[in-house]
Amino acid sequence: MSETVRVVVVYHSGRGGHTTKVAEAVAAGAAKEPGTEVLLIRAEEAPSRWDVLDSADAIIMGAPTYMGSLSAQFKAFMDATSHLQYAEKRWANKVAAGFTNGGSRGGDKQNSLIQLMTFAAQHHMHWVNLGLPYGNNRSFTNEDVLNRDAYTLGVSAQSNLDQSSDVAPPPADLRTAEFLGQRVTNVARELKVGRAVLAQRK
Ligand SMILES: Cc1cc2nc3c(=O)[nH]c(=O)nc-3n(C[C@H](O)[C@H](O)[C@H](O)COP(=O)(O)O)c2cc1C
Repeated sequence: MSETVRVVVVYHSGRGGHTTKVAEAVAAGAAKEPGTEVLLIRAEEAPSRWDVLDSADAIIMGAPTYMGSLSAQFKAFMDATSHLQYAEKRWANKVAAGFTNGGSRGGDKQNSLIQLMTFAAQHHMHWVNLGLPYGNNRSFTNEDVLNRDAYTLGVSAQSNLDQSSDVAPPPADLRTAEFLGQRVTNVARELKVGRAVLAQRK
């Protein structure tokens, strides 16, 4: 059975463009899986692209952490979904996952991931976590490992404040983002194929 899976990555990134790099890596990970359509949408454009989001099998969301929570621009996107998407439960049973990016290792980024997960639950979506062990927590490990900032709810990338998006976040975080994109796509495919099989049995 061949099912095309549609993955939409909706994100905000400020002038630095660091979170754009994370979003692109998530999309690249999703695109590694054959039979996948992947689209990147900026949060600011989303209200004119509801049709694309409404037709997605999986929506992966992300934004920089600003002042301990998701950026205001991403929050504006979240609030804009209350009119139709939330009221009509248009995204119910879609797959959801998330990422954030901040200047610090901790930086209260967990709060942003919890915000995204709560938002997905409000829409009755199925949240997919990162699915990786904590990275860089042994004397023999180093910075160049998956999940180096050690989060579980989603990707938490870290971009040094004095570095441009040419080098930050580092490759380890972009590989972690790719991992999430691929993982979410696989879950979305399992659900889609499974639902098709169950529908045939009715
Ligand atoms: C207004 C503002 C608030 C910020 N607050 C945090 C924060 O709470 N935690 C953190 O880790 N980084 C914080 N940062 C750093 C950004 O998250 C970081 O520079 C990130 O790479 C920006 O991504 P962008 O280039 O996609 O906008 C803040 C930056 C700004 C501009």
